[in-house]
Amino acid sequence: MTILDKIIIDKRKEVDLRKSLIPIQQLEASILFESETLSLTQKLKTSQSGIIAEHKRRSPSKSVINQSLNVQDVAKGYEDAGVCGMSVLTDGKYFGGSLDDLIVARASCDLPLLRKEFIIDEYQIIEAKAYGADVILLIAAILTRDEIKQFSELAKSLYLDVLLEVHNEEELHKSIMPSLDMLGVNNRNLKTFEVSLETSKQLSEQIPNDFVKVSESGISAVEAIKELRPYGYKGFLIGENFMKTDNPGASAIEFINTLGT
Ligand SMILES: O=P(O)(O)OC[C@@H](O)[C@@H](O)c1c[nH]c2ccccc12
Repeated sequence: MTILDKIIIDKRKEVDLRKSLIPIQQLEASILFESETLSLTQKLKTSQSGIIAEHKRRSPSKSVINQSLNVQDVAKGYEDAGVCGMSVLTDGKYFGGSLDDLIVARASCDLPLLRKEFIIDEYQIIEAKAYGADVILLIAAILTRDEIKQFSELAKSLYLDVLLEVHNEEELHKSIMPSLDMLGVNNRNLKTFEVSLETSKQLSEQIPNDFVKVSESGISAVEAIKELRPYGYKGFLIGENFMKTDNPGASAIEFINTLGT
């Protein structure tokens, strides 16, 4: 069994429990559920840097990254650095995150926020909206084409942007549909944790131009971004490189300055 299989087994139990504790109607009645969302897709189209900065305390591949920061400081720091959006891990068991992190991020900055989660149920999309997200992640490796369609259409009906993540050609081809906004290529194989920027390069030309292309994971130097831009990438999702420092915001500023325009 891969780590991804384990995560999904645990996630199913967690979602069933959450559903029994907080009914959908209650989520839909929350103030944030009615708020306007911000479009990360639009921002990436016109942005200079394209950086999406992530809040990630730990991960199955790296164990602890940073457990001593508070989300408010990280969110404000990223916003001051001028990133395009913030990704907030909400999985607790494997990444040390929570929906509270999302709500704190929402209260602390005006960046488009991505709920970084293993979404396997419509309930989690309603939750994302109710806790202040603007964007959801859908992972092709764990969903069927029908689920991707159903989930992305629900997200669009709630004015959420959709980032669909793929790792290989097969996942890409099964996923292409008009209800997606951004296509993310994960440079990290979620089953083996191997990281290679070549994955983004190889898949780029098969991604239709109607989607904003995002390269995810393993980006630790501005050179990587300079290498990936000619392949059409407009968004770059960076977690560990910022989170492993004492001041992720300052680290993001330095990164963006080094990148230039
Ligand atoms: O910390 P990194 O290597 O910069 O990676 C960030 C982000 O891409 C990674 O956290 C991620 C990409 N897709 C995911 C799916 C689930 C959990 C986490 C992820």
